[in-house]
Amino acid sequence: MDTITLNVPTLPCVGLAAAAGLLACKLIAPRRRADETERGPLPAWLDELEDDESYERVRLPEWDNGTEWRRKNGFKGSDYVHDACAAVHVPRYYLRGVSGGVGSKLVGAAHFGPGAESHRGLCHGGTMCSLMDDVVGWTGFCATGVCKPWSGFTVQINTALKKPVDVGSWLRIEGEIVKIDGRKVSVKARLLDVDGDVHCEAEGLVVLKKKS
Ligand SMILES: CCCCCCCCCCCCCCCC(=O)SCCNC(=O)CCNC(=O)[C@H](O)C(C)(C)COP(=O)(O)OP(=O)(O)OC[C@H]1O[C@@H](n2cnc3c(N)ncnc32)[C@H](O)[C@@H]1OP(=O)(O)O
Repeated sequence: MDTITLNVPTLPCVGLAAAAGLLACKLIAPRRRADETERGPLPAWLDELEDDESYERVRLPEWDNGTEWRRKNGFKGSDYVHDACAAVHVPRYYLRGVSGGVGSKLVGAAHFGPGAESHRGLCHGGTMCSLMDDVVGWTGFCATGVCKPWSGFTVQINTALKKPVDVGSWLRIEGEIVKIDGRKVSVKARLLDVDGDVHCEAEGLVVLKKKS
C-alpha cells in the first residue's frame, strides 16, 4: 500500500507563494482597463477637431501617463474622469482660444461606460454632473489661453439635466468662458449628441488661485 507523506509546512508555503504571485501580478502587470474594449473607437468628429486649426489638443502627462505621473506627484488614486477606467471618461480635450479670456472654449468627447448606469441602460444623472464639474474646472484652468492644471477651484456647478444618456454613448462636451471678474471665471457648459440634442447644460464658477 502506498503511503502518502504530507509535508505539513508545505501548505502554508504554497499559500504564501500564491499570494506573493498574485501581489506581483497586481504590481507588475499593466492595469486591466475594465471597459476599454467596450468603449469602441473614438467618435469621428474628434478627427475634425484635430484638423481644425482654431483648436489645439490639450496634452498633459497626467492624462497621457496618468498612473505613473500621479504616483510621482503625490496623488492618491486615479482621475475620476480622465482615467481610462473611469465610469464616465473624457479621453481628450481641445482648446480654442490661445489668447485666453472670454470666448475661450474647451471641447472634448465623453464616454459613458457600464459603470455609469443607473436605471436599466440609462446613466446616473451624477455622471452628467461630474462631467460638467470637469469641463467647468478645466475650462477655468485655461483662462489665460494656456492650460494651467489645478490653477483654481470649481466652486459652483449648476446643472440642468435635459435628456437621458444611454450607457455606451459617446457625447460631445463643451465649456466656454463667458465672464471673468478678477479671479472669478464664469463658464457655460453643455453635453450634446451628434444630432445636436442637448443632454445637460451647466453654469459654473471657477475661482483662480491667487497666483496662477
Ligand atoms: C486660494 C487657496 C490656495 C490653496 C492652496 C492649495 C494648493 C493646492 C492647489 C490645488 C488646486 C486644486 C484644484 C482643485 C480643482 C478641483 O478639483 S475643485 C474641487 C471641488 N472644489 C472645491 O473643493 C472648492 C472648495 N472651496 C474652497 O476650497 C474655497 O472656497 C476656495 C475656492 C479655496 C476659496 O478661495 P479663496 O481664494 O479664499 O477665495 P474667496 O476669497 O473665498 O473667494 C473669492 C471670490 O470667489 C467668490 N466665491 C467663492 N466661493 C464661491 C461660491 N461657492 N459661490 C460663489 N462665489 C464664490 C467669493 O465670493 C469671492 O468673490 P469676490 O468677493 O472676489 O467678488
